[in-house]
Amino acid sequence: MESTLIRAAIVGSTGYGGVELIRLLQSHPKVTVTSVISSSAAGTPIAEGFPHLTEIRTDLLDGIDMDLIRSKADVVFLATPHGISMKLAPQFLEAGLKVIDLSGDFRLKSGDVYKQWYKHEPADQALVDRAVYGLAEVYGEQVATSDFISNPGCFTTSALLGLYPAVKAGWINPDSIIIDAKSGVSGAGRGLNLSAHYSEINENFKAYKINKHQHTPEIEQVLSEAAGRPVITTFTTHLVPMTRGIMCTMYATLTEKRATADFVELYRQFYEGRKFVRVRPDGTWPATKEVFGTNYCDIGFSIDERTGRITFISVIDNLVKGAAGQAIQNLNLLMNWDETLGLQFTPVYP
Ligand SMILES: NC(=O)C1=CN([C@@H]2O[C@H](COP(=O)(O)OP(=O)(O)OC[C@H]3O[C@@H](n4cnc5c(N)ncnc54)[C@H](OP(=O)(O)O)[C@@H]3O)[C@@H](O)[C@H]2O)C=CC1
Ligand SMILES: CC(=O)N[C@@H](CCC(=O)OP(=O)(O)O)C(=O)O
Repeated sequence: MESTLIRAAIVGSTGYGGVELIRLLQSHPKVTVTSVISSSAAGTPIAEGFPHLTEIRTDLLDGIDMDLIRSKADVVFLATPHGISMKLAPQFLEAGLKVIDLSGDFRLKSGDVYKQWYKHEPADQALVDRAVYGLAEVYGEQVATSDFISNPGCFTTSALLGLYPAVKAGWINPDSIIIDAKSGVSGAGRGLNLSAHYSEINENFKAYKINKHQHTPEIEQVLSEAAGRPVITTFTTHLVPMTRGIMCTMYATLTEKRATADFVELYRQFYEGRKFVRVRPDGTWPATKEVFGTNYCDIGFSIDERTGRITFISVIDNLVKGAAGQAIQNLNLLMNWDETLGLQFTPVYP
């Protein structure tokens, strides 16, 4: 029934995260998108810029008009860059709307750490404190009692879902962790930049932001909570010539001798009942195509008995589990709905 639908507005609808929210929410049984918002193309039909939405969405893009959005929506997704979300979120919260922010603005609890990694002033500390970090499989209970969610970064989601249970259980030495992360180009957003040019990325594979990536402190913040003490990690990101997908290949030293099958069991227990994390059996490892277009995070392991080290492989679709999908999962959790509503897709394969 129409009256039972929650009304959603999407700010940043013309970006990759925003367009993915539109795609996914189109088939959500309890949500209707009532406003697609653009700061640069208000008044034009969304299908004009995105012909794949022809005859799917006939809306004109709204501008950022607080009164209009307040009157049209119950929840707002901010698919906006960092620095912008911190200006918009307080206005929507004051108006009584639920806010789910996809940017990095509210993820780091320390303003000093934010400033060090993002190179500009942090958001208001009271708002940062109010935001719940929406790593859904770990902090789902806190999400369920909040009205303001800070959605995790894409690399962070993949890395943390792959590492958190082992760190929490004390099965790996957190100081030994090395995270080797690879992303498709859509992770950089729709804006034009040189490294995303076809001729720069095609048949190319390159590392970037080494020891400077803004997801480093985000990963460390959560691993420190899991370990019960400060943790620092080595985290290196790479750009891969594909559109979607993240793979984190991660290495750590075992705290005592264990078999790969023990990790499979530990992870299956930790994620029991959480449909979006799929733990691979001993001897198989996931590939990005196996989660393409879905909210799944697939995880596999291998222990090298010669070195006493374990390798973790964790894959996600950066635009779904790494952004829009997890944002909708968080909406489901905060509305106390089944977390899988509107997100039950089979991966696109091949
Ligand atoms: N791409 C990914 O895989 C992931 C992205 N994220 C985060 O999600 C957010 C959106 O990312 P993504 O969609 O990729 O980025 P894009 O660059 O593709 O889109 C961002 C959108 O924000 C809007 N915008 C830009 N400046 C302003 C402004 N001053 N006021 C209001 N809106 C503005 C623009 O839309 P318009 O001009 O129409 O207003 C733009 O389309 C970012 O914070 C990003 O870091 C998080 C996880 C993964
Ligand atoms: C391929 C690529 O460029 N990816 C982006 C991460 C996208 C993301 O999650 O960004 P936020 O943390 O800013 O929300 C990057 O490495 O900065």
